Amino acid sequence: MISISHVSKSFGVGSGSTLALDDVSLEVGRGEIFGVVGQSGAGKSTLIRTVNLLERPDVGTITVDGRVITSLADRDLRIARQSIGMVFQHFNLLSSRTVRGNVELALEVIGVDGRERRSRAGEILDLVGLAEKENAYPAQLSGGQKQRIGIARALAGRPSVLLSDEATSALDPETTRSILELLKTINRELDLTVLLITHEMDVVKTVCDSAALLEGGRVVEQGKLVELISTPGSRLAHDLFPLGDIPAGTTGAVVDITFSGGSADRPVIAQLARDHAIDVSILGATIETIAGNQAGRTRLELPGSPQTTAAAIADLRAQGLLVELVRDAA
Ligand SMILES: Nc1ncnc2c1ncn2[C@@H]1O[C@H](COP(=O)(O)OP(=O)(O)OP(=O)(O)O)[C@@H](O)[C@H]1O
Repeated sequence: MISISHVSKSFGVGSGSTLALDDVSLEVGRGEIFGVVGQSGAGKSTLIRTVNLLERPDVGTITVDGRVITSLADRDLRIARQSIGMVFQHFNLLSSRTVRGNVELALEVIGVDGRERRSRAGEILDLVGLAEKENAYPAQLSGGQKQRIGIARALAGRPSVLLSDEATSALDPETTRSILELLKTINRELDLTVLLITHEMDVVKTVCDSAALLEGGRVVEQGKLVELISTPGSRLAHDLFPLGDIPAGTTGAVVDITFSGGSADRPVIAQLARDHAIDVSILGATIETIAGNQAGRTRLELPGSPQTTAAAIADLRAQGLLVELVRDAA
């Protein structure tokens, strides 16, 4: 649905220039919620803004719903942008217009006539749960309600793609959850493809099907979450299941086991201790619902000889579990 191919973008010229995006390629499937994560300055905002050409890439192509956005002339680009809605961190609402007025404005801009505007704005406000606030002004609303208008406005042109630029970063955790829930609902009900950027792994965990990690303007990893969590060495998977540091005084080998799908229900650790006669210690554990599936990661200390550890790891792997040796015995 969105294809970003070998896109680079720099700001400034000469020795003072910054390469914000460096040969970025990403594929976002139709109907997916795709999250781009990365630290401050990684290039997330620049990347999302290239999708509707708020930033024009220096090189590379961007295709949205079969249309090569990067080669459209201005008039065609204006039309193409109607199918790409965008939600911003700081809402960007017009304070002089009511809730309804803000949504209708987005329809006015794309030439929808008065009657149709009223009926469509009503429908969208219903969808985002703000129908009873239609005559309120932005200043009278909470952050979460303001973001609901931001989302309603982005949906006005009946887009097939929604871009979300840190939509929940200015919100408290509970409001964040309700906005993420709303994103999921519109993704499902309107068959909307969502590309979001965030610096919060929780956002990815809660709503995304796929994710990419951006670092210094480059994509260092991308894929479906269900696949990433069973990919050895995946940094995104590690960030999805943070296990913290190895406790001081740990002397045995340390392994991380990732459980997903059916393996989450098996008594793996008890069996390991029994079959290999080792006193397994659990150093950390986390269970998450990722892309709708329960998955978890457990960090174990395996005391004993290197041979016992190797046999235990081989046994776990033979059961189809992802096992990573974090540290050999001290
Ligand atoms: N308009 C601009 N002019 C000059 N440099 C820019 C501009 N926009 C972005 N940059 C630079 O490009 C790099 C990537 O910035 P970008 O805002 O895309 O990162 P980000 O991952 O979104 O960061 P944050 O999470 O802090 O918003 C940074 O080094 C930034 O300073």
